[in-house]
Amino acid sequence: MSRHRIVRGMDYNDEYDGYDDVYGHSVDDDCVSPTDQQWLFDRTRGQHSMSAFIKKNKNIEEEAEDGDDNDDEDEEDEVYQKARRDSENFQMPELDDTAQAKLSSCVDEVRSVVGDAVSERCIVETSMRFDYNIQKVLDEILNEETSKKDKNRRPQKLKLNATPAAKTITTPKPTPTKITLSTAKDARRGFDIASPKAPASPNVSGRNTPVDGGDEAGRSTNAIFKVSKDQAQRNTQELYEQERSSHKSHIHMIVIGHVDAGKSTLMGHLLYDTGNVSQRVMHKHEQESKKLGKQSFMYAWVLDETGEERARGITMDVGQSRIETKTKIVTLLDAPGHKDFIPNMISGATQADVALLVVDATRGEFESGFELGGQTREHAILVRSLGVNQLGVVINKLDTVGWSKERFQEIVHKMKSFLKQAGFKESDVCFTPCSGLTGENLTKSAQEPGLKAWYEGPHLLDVIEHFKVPERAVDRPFRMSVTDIYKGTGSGFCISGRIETGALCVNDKVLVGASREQAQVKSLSMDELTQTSVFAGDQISVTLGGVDVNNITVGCIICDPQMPIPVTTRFQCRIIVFNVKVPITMGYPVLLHHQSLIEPAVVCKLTASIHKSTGEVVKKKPRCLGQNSCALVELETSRPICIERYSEFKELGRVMLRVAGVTIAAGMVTKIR
Ligand SMILES: Nc1nc2c(ncn2[C@@H]2O[C@H](COP(=O)(O)OP(=O)(O)OP(=O)(O)O)[C@@H](O)[C@H]2O)c(=O)[nH]1
Repeated sequence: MSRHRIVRGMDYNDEYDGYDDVYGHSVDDDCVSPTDQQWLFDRTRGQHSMSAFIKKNKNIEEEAEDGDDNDDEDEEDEVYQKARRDSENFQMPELDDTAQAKLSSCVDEVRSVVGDAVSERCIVETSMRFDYNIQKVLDEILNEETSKKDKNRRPQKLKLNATPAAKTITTPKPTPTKITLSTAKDARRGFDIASPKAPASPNVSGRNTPVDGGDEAGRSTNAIFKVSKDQAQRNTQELYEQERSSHKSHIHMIVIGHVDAGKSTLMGHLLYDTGNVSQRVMHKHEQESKKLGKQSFMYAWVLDETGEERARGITMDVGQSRIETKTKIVTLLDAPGHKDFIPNMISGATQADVALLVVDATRGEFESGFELGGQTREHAILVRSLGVNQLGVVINKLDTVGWSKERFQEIVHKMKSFLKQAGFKESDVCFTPCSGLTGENLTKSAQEPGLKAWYEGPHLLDVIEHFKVPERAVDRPFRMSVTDIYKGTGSGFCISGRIETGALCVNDKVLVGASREQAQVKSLSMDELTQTSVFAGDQISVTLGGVDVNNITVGCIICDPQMPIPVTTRFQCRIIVFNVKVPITMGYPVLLHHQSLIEPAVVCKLTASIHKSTGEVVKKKPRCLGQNSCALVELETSRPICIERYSEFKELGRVMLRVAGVTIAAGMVTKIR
């Protein structure tokens, strides 16, 4: 089985330099785990109160008033205030239960896209007007917002036109540059940030670098990147249908869960039962594991390939393999369960469309994975925050509890309410009883009398077969996050990763990372087969030419030169804070996880605390953020990075914040500075 490459070469000492003594702790260390109350929809629950903390910590300095708070910010404040006033005076309409449920779900979906700038009243009224059709409601609200902005801008434009002198001004406009942190005011943040207008990266070779970096969000470049006529005029949707309509659809499935839940055994056995591992290889694993006294791991060895993994009996890196069902090709990503390897698990999860959450039914084991600070909850929350919304829960090792229906139901009951609060829709979650070791209910319906007596549902392969294939954003501009870089066989070098949006063809031009150097696609391959074009959702390898290999790093984004991804060092996020021992204050250093990028960053501004369910601004410029709170914050990275707004590219607008091995927050990018 092939091994996932993402993190092969990752040096944890480098990644967590300075955190050596604490690295390895996860969300739940010291028994503080993400509780079911986190970030989850509950209108009855109020905003986490900060007053108690602030009372006790009076010496925390008020965030310095930004002397340079510009008009934009005042405008923003006004919008917040207006939205808040509007929301405060607003009475929810009285509706029957069904309509109330539709309304709540529509308001939540819309709020997750538009953030807090739109009042509750406006969202509720529009939702009712458009019969809770989320797409239509969003269109209406976003169009309204855009036209409001246009109206506000228009008078200025007219003024300029009306003043002849304005036309005669010939002095070139100074290019607005990003705030550099080396100013006296910001010196405390401790690093210099290059302006994206200036060369974006010290590594730019200059060979293919544009002269001008584009507008303030980097949305378009003024520099002329010549792309071929074919690339410029390609109808990617048409091409996709031409090339893929006769193919089986392809999904990536990550297998997650607490350490030792039986993930690798389950996947190894599934691969064997589906004929993807030969009898000869299985026999070899059996003999070798027996010699080491680890025969119970023989199926796990199919995916746990390294000596260290086999000796320690744990998965450390994401193992990768694939199976074919009647209608699908499924890439399996076997994630490590141990908390020390959560960065690997996150990296794998960024590529997943769907997830299998494996829990151990053994008495005491389920409890330690779920209730006593284990990784079951953390993994579920992480994959949901990374955009996975279909989940198969495998209640594994049911052989250890005599195939007990009561135990199965007890676990289903506990998991159901947690997963609902974690943001999974009930209709997108299913529960399957299994034994990865005995192979029960994996590819055939229940045979074991103890299970057959009460279970008639689908087996695991059926569950996988029935996962919906997410819609692929093939008609969007091309974006791909680099997960590995290696020397190819011919000229140039290879990168691999998953295409998030758009399509790519041989000979296309692409822009590379924050340096925006131009490169050319020499060849493409997928599953070791050469391709001429590849599409969103594909896990591919690309041979690039015409670019310096030093300008490409794991985590950088390759994009379409005609619609490049914004490059920035500062952006605003709407975050949900999980468990933090020390409240987040201005200047709080974090490790930013964005796709496969891990980058040091600083929380440089606490813009507002917001209400978790309504999105209303609760307090502007709070002094700190405690656990279970929700807020708008600004983050600043030490180097320019490529990032998108969540409302424009969901796939590239999500971030995760970690500190010393602990996931402290998940967020969605709302503004790019
Ligand atoms: N009785 C029983 N034991 C199982 C079952 N599945 C796995 N095991 C045992 O559980 C232990 C751990 O299995 P793994 O497959 O390595 O667990 P894992 O979840 O992949 O572990 P990590 O990847 O390290 O988190 C091994 O000893 C397996 O033999 C099962 O269905 N029944």
